[in-house]
Amino acid sequence: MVTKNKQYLLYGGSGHAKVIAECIEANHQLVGGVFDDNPDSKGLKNLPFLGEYKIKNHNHPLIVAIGDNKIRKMIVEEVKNLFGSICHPSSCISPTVKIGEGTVVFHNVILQVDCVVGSHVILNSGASIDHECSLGDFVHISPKATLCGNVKVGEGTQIGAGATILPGIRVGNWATIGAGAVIIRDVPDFAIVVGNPGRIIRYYEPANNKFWPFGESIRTK
Ligand SMILES: CC(=O)SCCNC(=O)CCNC(=O)[C@H](O)C(C)(C)COP(=O)(O)OP(=O)(O)OC[C@H]1O[C@@H](n2cnc3c(N)ncnc32)[C@H](O)[C@@H]1OP(=O)(O)O
Repeated sequence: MVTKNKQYLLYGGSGHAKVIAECIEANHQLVGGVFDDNPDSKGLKNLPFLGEYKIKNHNHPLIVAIGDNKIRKMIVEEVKNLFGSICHPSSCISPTVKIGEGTVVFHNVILQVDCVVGSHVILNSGASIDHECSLGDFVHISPKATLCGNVKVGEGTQIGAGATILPGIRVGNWATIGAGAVIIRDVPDFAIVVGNPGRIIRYYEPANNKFWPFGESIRTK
């Protein structure tokens, strides 16, 4: 019997795309090609380079392989394609977990019981997401970050490498948690938080490319 491999397309030819390509291959599936709008890009070694993305109905699932949450969202909103998701076989995922389209789960990720993961999320190498966490669309959990039980992370938020979020914490939309931070209180939308215990250093609203300092109300912006 001939087994037909599923083919994926990637949008973006960066280091992040290389890891996704490895996840696809580790599942014994194929990367059919790599799109990249950057005119200087040559795509990824040993994979077919398809150049600039052309909007048409491609028959294979696409993964937007771009680490920046805002850019990934902009591209997803423009592209009319079936989206694929992929989990590296070394990841440990409870059968109760729900994972949205376009989401990638890298090497050694732990996803515990009853987690809900949105669409186009990145769960980077070695991230640990414990029971009943809920992650919005376009979230990025960076390498080795730890989410304790029942944590909620809003759309577009990045949790930095090695950060720890204590149980039951709510992190808002489009927030940034610095590498190594320890988050002991809820975090509002757009906040940039660093340190142990985590403190807000400023706010950044990516949709409007707007920064403002800690202490000024979001409502005055
Ligand atoms: C496979 C991969 O690579 S996935 C990618 C993973 N990436 C990450 O984890 C990166 C996470 N990003 C960070 O930690 C960044 O430092 C950010 C987003 C928190 C802050 O970045 P910026 O807004 O550029 O802040 P900036 O560098 O100007 O620093 C502002 C202040 O915060 C401090 N600071 C910045 N980052 C941190 C941090 N992680 N922990 C503690 N303090 C920090 C700086 O020392 C500085 O303090 P000062 O004002 O007293 O001098």
